[in-house]
Formats: sequence, C-alpha cells, structure tokens
Amino acid sequence: MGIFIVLEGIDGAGKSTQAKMLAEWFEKRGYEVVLTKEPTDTAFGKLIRRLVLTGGREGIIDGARISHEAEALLFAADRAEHVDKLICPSLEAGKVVISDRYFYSSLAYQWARGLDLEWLIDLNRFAIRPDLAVLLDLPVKESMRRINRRSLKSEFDKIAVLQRKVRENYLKLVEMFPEMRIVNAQNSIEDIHNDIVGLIEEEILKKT
Ligand SMILES: Nc1ncnc2c1ncn2[C@@H]1O[C@H](COP(=O)(O)OP(=O)(O)O)[C@@H](O)[C@H]1O
Ligand SMILES: Cc1cn([C@H]2C[C@H](O)[C@@H](COP(=O)(O)OP(=O)(O)O)O2)c(=O)[nH]c1=O
Repeated sequence: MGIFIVLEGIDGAGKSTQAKMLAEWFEKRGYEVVLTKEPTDTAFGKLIRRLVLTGGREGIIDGARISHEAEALLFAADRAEHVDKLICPSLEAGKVVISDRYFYSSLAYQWARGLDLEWLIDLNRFAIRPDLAVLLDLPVKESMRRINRRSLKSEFDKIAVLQRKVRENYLKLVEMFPEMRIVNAQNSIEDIHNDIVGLIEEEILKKT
C-alpha cells in the first residue's frame, strides 16, 4: 500500500503551494507521486464548478443556485469517483497520493452552511481515511490578504464571515479525527514545508 496525504484549510491557506512542494519532496526521494485535488477535473468536478462555484469563489458564498443538500451530494459524488478511479488504484500500486482537499472540506464547508454534521459524515463514509490530514491553519484576515479578492466591501465581509466559520469547524474536526494535524500556516512557505515533512517523517515514515 502507498501513502495517502491530504492538505486542508480555508481558501488561500497555502494548500496548493504546499501540495506541489510536498510532491517534489517525495519525488526526489524516489517515490511515485500522484498530486490531485477536490473538486476534481472530471465531469463531476466540472458540474460542481458550473452549479456551485459559478462566479468563482464568491459564487459559493452568495447562496448557491442549488440547495445545500444537493451541493453536499455533488461533492460526495465527485469524491466517490475520485476514491474509486484514482486514489485507491494509486495506493494499491504503492504510490504516494497527495490530495489538495478531501472529505474534511465537505465537513467544514457544508457544516458551515447549516447541514447536519452526522449526516455529512455518514454521506462520506466511503471515503477511506488518509494516513495524515494536515490542516493549514491561518487567520481569515491573512488568507484574504493573500488572495487579494477584488470584491465589493459587502461581499468581502460576507466571505470573511463564512471563512471564519469554516476555520472554526476545521479546528473542531481536529478534535474528532486522529489523523488530522494542525500546522501554523502563518509561517514562511519554507517553514511550513519543513513542518509538514516533520509530521510525515514522525507519523508515517518511522512507522513503516
Ligand atoms: N506561507 C505563505 N506566506 C505568504 N504567502 C503565501 C504562503 N503560502 C502561499 N502563499 C501565497 O498565498 C496565495 C494562496 O496560496 P495557495 O497555495 O493558492 O492557497 P490555497 O491552495 O490554500 O487556496 C498564493 O498567492 C501563494 O503564493
Ligand atoms: C472539496 C470541497 C470544496 N468545497 C469548496 C471549498 C472552496 O471554497 C471551493 C473550491 O475549492 P478550491 O480549492 O478553491 O478549488 P479551485 O481553486 O480549483 O476553485 O469548494 C466545499 O464546499 N466542499 C467540498 O467538499
């Protein structure tokens, strides 16, 4: 079996930056790496982008055009295909899979939308647990500064409220899922990378 690592955090926390660096770190050490993300680039991911994320990241804030339940089901369907077609086969082939977002995103975001957490956990029961899920934790103010959204002040405030709720939810999830670990995402890109590598060495490589 391979190694399955997930990166989580609010928008702009540095997930994609760190996912790329981590993939290179493993590749340099001779591992075969699959770098992936959710929502995926498959037909389901495209549907999500069309129905849920219309208008970019802001689109999801201002009331999706579909119900929050339908939104949760679409993310779960995209994930089911992701697990079945890419994640499991890659792990079975002994590869390292690094995913930028996974079911913890559904718990943090769709819970923030008012859906029931237990229902969301049940809905995502098929999603195999990763060896490690790193939460890149960052104050919302800093993440918004990094993304530098060019939105109206009223929209900006609405986004910040949701992001704050999502951040709080992620921190609650860390108490519930033992595979989750927090990394302070306020540090430099290099320091964060070293923290993640430290966790991987401690939690995964030493045990295999
Ligand atoms: N540790 C960091 N310090 C300062 N800026 C960062 C850091 N990590 C990433 N960034 C920048 O912040 C922005 C968002 O990073 P990104 O990796 O795309 O976040 P995410 O994938 O979580 O949305 C990018 O412009 C990136 O270059
Ligand atoms: C995977 C996932 C993402 N999301 C949200 C988080 C982000 O705000 C948004 C899009 O993800 P994001 O990582 O921003 O993708 P991209 O940069 O390719 O558009 O979807 C959920 O609400 N639930 C989920 O299950």
